[in-house]
Amino acid sequence: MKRLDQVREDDLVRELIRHLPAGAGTLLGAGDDCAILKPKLGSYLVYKTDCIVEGVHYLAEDRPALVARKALCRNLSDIAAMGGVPRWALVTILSPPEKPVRYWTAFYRGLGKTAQRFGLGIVGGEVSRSRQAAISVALIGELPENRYVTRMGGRAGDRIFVTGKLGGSFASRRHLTFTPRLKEGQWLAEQRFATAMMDISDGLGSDLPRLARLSRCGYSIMPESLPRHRGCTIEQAIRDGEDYELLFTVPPRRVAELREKWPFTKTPLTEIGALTRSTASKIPAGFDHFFHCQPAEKKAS
Ligand SMILES: Nc1ncnc2c1ncn2[C@@H]1O[C@H](COP(=O)(O)OP(=O)(O)O)[C@@H](O)[C@H]1O
Ligand SMILES: Cc1ncc(C[n+]2csc(CCOP(=O)(O)OP(=O)(O)O)c2C)c(N)n1
Ligand SMILES: [Mg+2]
Repeated sequence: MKRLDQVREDDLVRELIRHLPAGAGTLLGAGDDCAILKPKLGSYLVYKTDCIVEGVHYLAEDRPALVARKALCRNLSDIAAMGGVPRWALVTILSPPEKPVRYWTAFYRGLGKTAQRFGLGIVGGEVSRSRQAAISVALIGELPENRYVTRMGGRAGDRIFVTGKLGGSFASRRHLTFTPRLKEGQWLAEQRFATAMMDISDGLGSDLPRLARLSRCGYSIMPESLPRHRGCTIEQAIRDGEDYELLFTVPPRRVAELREKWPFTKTPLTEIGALTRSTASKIPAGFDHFFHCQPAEKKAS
């Protein structure tokens, strides 16, 4: 089995980028100094980066195609949370030289497949040797003019909603297989139901206070109302994280209309509380990369 330290960088990159769709609007894709892209006339760009690190976001034994899928879908979930349409990505891989070449070819095959599925072009990237494997994705999306939703627009009295169900993402491996809520996010932005929106990556317990703070509000939730995956406690639904569901706020006078018009029959829509003037009781925090962190290697084994 060939390892990375038995192939030349150029040959590796050529082999990897073979699997990538260039995407619509790509004048020049992977292979030159830069990619050249042509956005739709008059659209705004949304731009996001996210990384995943072996032992922190996934395990060495996870299937490379699923790891690739997660690397892309995390960014897609952020684009969804703005109501954006994903267009182009750059992908950087860091790898120990001992990894089999086969690992990264399987990763790129998966990457190409996921990109294709979401209509995304992968237009370049970078490789480097490193002690720990990691993947970084930078993604550009487009917004139809003036239809986007930030974390900042919520007002006291707005009702808080989530899509889907929460909790148990790592244990169930949903953290590798979730579907980003792109259609839902675009619809909420286009119909102007959401006053504020974000995706839940660190857990409701960390992400709701972020949305409330940026909207200059407090929050109040009804813990029993939280939609939970089977077997999950309320605590898990709040703290586990990596749900990649949408968290958004809706003015009270539009709640009935939202319920009536919600076209995504397979995506549960649940009201979990409201924004308030100040927070009476805080919910427990979710994931944090640094605060009280354990060495990832320990957690993973
Ligand atoms: N190293 C950094 N340099 C600059 N901005 C950062 C950095 N890390 C995070 N941010 C910014 O802080 C905000 C919150 O980041 P994060 O919690 O990672 O968001 P998300 O959950 O959407 O990935 C984002 O706007 C992000 O761009
Ligand atoms: C090996 C492993 N350990 C722990 C987790 C759980 N986990 C890792 S990162 C994370 C939170 C989200 O990641 P982050 O990088 O903070 O995403 P962002 O908020 O930047 O989108 C969680 C719950 C995991 N997925 N894999
Ligand atoms: Mg981040």
